[in-house]
Amino acid sequence: VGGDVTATPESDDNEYLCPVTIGGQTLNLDFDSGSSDLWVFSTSTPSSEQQSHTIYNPAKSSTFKELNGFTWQISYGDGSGASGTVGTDTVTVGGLTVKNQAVELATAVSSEFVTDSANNGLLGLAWSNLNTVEPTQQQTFFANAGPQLQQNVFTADLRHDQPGSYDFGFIDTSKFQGNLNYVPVDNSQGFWQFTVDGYAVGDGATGGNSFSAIADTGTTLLLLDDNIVSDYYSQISSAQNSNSAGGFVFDCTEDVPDLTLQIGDYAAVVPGSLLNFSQNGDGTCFGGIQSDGGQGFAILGDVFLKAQFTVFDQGNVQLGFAPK
Ligand SMILES: NCc1ccc(-c2ccco2)nc1
Repeated sequence: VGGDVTATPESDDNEYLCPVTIGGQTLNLDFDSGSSDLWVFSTSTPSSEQQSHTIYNPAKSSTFKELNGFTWQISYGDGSGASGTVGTDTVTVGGLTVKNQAVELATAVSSEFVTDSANNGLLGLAWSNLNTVEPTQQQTFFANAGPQLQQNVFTADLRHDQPGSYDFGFIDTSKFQGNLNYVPVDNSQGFWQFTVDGYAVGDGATGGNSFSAIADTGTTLLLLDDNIVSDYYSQISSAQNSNSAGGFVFDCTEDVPDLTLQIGDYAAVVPGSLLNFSQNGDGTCFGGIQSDGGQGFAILGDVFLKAQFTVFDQGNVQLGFAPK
């Protein structure tokens, strides 16, 4: 048994939304391999915050069960957050069904979510030890689905300005070139965390120290150590760190170099075309590489994941990468 679901990019590839059916009601959710809560806009969300969102109404689901007294509260690296109550329901993603899945109903959401009307909640795909439900931590959709999957994996094929896909339970070899390159994962912090062994800017030599990184489908950009960020932008003559833009920008006419991350024997190339992320509207462009804020590990978000086919292997606690 498996599932295949389309991942549709919002404008500027800011996030990728996938249809999820909960108790017979379909909402577009943001699949996030950097967190472990499945939460939705619902009839419990204040009407002033519901705005034009699609909401889940548990009263209309014949399979919803309240988990009485259970609560959740989450805050994300971008400063957004949400909180609320919890129940269970039947959740289907791309034909794959999990019964009695914990579904977290938002009773409060931060302004970033209120104004992002396409995003009706998140489906967490990190490890269940990051789930925020109290008093009893809940399992993710992927953890619950594991036993029914032919292969205990999900894969991500995110694309620039076009629909991609997530597959659960199988690896579609038509979606990548060559062989998959696997790297061990340390899931002790709940992330898909692994070691990057070095980097190269453009066609320069691979160097630098090894560093820890997480594969995070719920982060838009490629967030790296400040030293690597400075080294990269030293190769773009007009690059500057702009407070008003919120990070490194450069003239849109510039030729933007590739970045290669050495992961074991695999050289993961992120093409310059993906590193010229978006236009600021004043002739400058915003870089796809930005600072990780010194939090001690790099965040390989959608900018990186668009350039790779990625296997999140729950059974063997490893990640697999291949070019597309
Ligand atoms: N990395 C988790 C995550 C995902 C989405 C969002 C978000 C905020 C507003 C719209 O979306 N925030 C954090």
